[in-house]
Amino acid sequence: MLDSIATVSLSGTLREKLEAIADAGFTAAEIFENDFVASDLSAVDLRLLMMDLGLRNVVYQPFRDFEGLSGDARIRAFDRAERKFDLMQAMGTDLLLVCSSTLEAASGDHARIVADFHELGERAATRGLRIAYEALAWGRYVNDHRVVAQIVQQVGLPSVGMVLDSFHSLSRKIPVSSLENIDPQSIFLVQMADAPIMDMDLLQWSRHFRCMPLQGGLPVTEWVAALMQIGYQGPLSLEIFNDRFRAGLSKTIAVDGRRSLIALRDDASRLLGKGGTLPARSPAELTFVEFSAAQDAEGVIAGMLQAIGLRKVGRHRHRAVDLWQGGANTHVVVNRESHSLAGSFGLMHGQGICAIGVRVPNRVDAARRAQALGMSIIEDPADNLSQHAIPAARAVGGSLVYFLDDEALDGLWQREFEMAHPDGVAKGDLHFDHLAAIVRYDEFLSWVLYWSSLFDLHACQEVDLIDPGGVVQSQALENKDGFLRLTLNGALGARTLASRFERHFLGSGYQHLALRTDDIFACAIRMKRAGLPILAIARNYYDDLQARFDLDGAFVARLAASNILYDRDAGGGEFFQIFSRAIDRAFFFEIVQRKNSYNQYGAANTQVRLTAQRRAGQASNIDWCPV
Ligand SMILES: O=C(O)c1ccc(O)c(O)c1
Ligand SMILES: [Mg+2]
Repeated sequence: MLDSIATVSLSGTLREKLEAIADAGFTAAEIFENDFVASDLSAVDLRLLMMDLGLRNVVYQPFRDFEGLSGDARIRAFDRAERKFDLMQAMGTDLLLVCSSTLEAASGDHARIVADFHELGERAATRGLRIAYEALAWGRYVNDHRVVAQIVQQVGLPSVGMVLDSFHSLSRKIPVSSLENIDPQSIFLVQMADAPIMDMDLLQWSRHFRCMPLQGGLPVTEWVAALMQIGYQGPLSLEIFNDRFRAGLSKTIAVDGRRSLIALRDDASRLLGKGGTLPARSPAELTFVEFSAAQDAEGVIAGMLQAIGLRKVGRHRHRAVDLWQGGANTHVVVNRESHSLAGSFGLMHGQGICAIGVRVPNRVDAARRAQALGMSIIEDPADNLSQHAIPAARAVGGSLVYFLDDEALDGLWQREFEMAHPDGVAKGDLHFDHLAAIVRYDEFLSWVLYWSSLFDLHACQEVDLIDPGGVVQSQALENKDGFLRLTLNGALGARTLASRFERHFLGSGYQHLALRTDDIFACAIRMKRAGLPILAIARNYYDDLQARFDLDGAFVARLAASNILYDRDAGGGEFFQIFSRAIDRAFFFEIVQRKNSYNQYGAANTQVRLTAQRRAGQASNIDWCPV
């Protein structure tokens, strides 16, 4: 299957779009008519440009409102088609996409539609051209690929086939099994698009919310598997109408497109039991986070870690790097070296998380998958803490994800650090719960794709968070054991806490780290004693909480006394959260406790938390000297 993408999916001029498409490794493209009409490239220029870029022009599209007309209108439709045939021959494509008519004035009579395509197919064939008929989900009479398949069969010409577009079929919930009955020779083109599950007008949904496979909720993997099963071997072409993609960087979107197709084909092949073409997605566990702290002369990060209850357990043998532990598998590296990746990261962004370490079954396979998906890999970063080569991939905001397997982890800390405890295991009840990243709004889907193509993560339902300065889109990605949980947050407005973070941090990055305890009340007392600056929560919240969940007054008073936020799910799962104040108005900690399998993130509390952070930010920066 050729990897292709429609020019309508990207921003830029036609030339910019095609250059980005070729750079990302596509071997084919669809030329969307509006892009050509607005371009100063002639059809012949376009042909030469695509030849130079090594791109096959798989289709010129769309040709609208063709079928079911009569009289003059029918004659004009054929004349119009002949003009497009001239153009196609000059630009070097043999395929015209005809999408189903939306005209009320046209007829839906199948015999007439068959006759129209028969005549169009014969005219195209005299020039060596072909016609592919596509059912728009909102087509006036024809809006189902099963009907298109029948019409194409009745036309019975080798020059007339069909376009299958995953969005049009899956948005209408047409069963994937309907592909089983289609002759693969009659499928001239397959267009791929996913979309978030929404209950809205089909045309609006399609024109604004289509997204790439792995970014939405339609069964696109099953769809591609079914096509593989019937032996379809033609182009797989992304056709994504999306407002954010049109505003995004064409280079990024094109790279994402390739990533999405590569992962999709691999997933589909696995679904068929044929094994993958890449190493499988790794189950992943967060094993360490690394702070860039070269600018942290006062030791605020260390002070906060200490107050939360982590212990400094090691000092690097040769570098200004400390190892902290909150529990057996909760390692935090505080890197104070200025001549290091962490140091450069800190110069650019200020203090914050510059790398994370993820435990995978095989670090080489994990890096090979990342590389095959077009991610930037550093084989052995200079800051590497180990004697073994530990590969890392470039991630959010230029931070790194280290891939560690048991071989790389074996004795890692003891070897590199002078440990306070020779066995290296500190007592403690703090575990990594989740990492929250702020990402630019127009890169939000890009990061969803990054994580979900790399690791075995499940994307939860997206939620809108209300910040006093605007709405923040938030998506959690997690694996089933909860060993790696990430939330991605993208703000549309410029006055949210998330956008303030972007300004202070200079771009996307991790905004907070949530640590999990088994006893939030004890932890709260410990943190208070240690003087950790805690985010103050308004009294109204606790009154509402009591009424909402019918809670015991004494219990609510305990929550209020420690500024603990509370949530409960339908199954009786409970969630507790405390937030620290922010360092440099950017990074902060969250301490959580989960009871009875609560597996969300307290979205119901977010407006209260964000408003409290807004108040805190207006009052002052934290004025706190670590103990
Ligand atoms: O939205 C449209 O009009 C449109 C046009 C051409 C296509 O292939 C398509 O899927 C949608
Ligand atoms: Mg289409």
